[in-house]
Amino acid sequence: MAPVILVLNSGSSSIKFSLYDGPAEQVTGQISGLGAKPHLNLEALLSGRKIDRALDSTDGNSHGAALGALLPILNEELGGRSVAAVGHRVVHGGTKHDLPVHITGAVMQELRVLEPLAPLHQPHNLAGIEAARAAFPGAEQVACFDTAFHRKHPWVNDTFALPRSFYDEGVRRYGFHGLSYEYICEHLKKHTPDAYEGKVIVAHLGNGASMCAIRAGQSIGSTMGFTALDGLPMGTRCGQLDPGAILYLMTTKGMSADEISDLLYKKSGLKGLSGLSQDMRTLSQSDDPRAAEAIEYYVFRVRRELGAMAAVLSGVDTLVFTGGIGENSALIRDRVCADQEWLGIQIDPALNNAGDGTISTQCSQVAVLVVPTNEEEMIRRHTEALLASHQFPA
Ligand SMILES: Nc1ncnc2c1ncn2[C@@H]1O[C@H](COP(=O)(O)OP(=O)(O)O)[C@@H](O)[C@H]1O
Ligand SMILES: CC(=O)OP(=O)(O)O
Ligand SMILES: [Mg+2]
Repeated sequence: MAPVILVLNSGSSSIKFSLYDGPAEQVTGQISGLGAKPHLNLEALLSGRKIDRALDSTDGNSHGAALGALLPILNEELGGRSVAAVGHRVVHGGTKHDLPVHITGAVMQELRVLEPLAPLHQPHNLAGIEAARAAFPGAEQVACFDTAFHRKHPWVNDTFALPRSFYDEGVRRYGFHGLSYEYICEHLKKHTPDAYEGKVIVAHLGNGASMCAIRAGQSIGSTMGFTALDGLPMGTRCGQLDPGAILYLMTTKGMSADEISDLLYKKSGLKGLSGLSQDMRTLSQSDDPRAAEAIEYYVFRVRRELGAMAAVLSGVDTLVFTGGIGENSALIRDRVCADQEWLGIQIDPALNNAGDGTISTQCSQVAVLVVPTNEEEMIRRHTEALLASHQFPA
């Protein structure tokens, strides 16, 4: 019998979940707006049950409380079947983890040490593991890392120009969104194997955002670094910043580490620049000039990194847009791809508006694609493979 696998993807403000019977997805959904306007969406494909409702402030005020409300609902959908394993997205795996692992007490301790390197994600990822362990005590718990996909990228993209001892102690450019990149690579391998073998740039533009230069499924370069703050501007995160600005905040403005962390992770990016919202939908619909400027900066940075990733690969054959913004915003795709004929990129406005599959013109040298990512499915595949390999203590 195929194993029943639950996947939890605890993000900065959301928990995405899927329950699988073998490869078949049975229940899927997400709790969004945690800490602000918590909302539960759930669709059970077999029973036909659908939930689309606001969560009260008790259930929606933390990731742990929201999971507490969700897990009994999932238990009802299980109808007495037991969960063989729970697969978790864990954003930071540090220097050690280049593959998914069975979560032991020792692994939990290692992952806790990494919490300061991913404050918007890692504590919630670990809270999800603890909640799942309590709800499904008989299930194996598996961690799948966002950093793992990048662990073999070249040393030049792995290091900062600091004294080497810092690299040795783990101050490195890890890169994130690896489960999303891996899913896109598997998609290309299956549907367009030539594209998979070629020079691929993936733009994962969601609430968090990064870009990755990939060759035959191997990460060559990425815009995120030691933490998920680096690279592109995001919903509330600043993206690339001169480290001198942080010294200024500390020395001249006397800001504490906590205050700086709060500023860079929660008050910057689209939200900070616009003073309005972190949500690209809201900004796209606004006629406030600050919204237009925030979008202009966002597009400028994506274009700049597109050039950088192309230089890393010495060219580009395929450009893939994914993530909430990459999949849904024809406006951002259009502005990123405008006047990029020098790179061989030309998109078709009608195909771009449809936003499904290929959006480049027939004469574009670069194939430009929109591919919806599926981190949950990638975690399911890893968890099932680990279960099948019996790499669990008896
Ligand atoms: N139609 C759309 N137009 C522009 N942006 C969109 C649209 N739909 C979703 N988004 C953006 O996608 C973001 C969420 O992306 P997602 O990849 O789900 O984020 P994450 O997984 O990082 O929480 C939202 O913040 C929103 O700005
Ligand atoms: C690593 C990261 O930024 O993840 P997310 O986009 O889910 O916030
Ligand atoms: Mg995400």
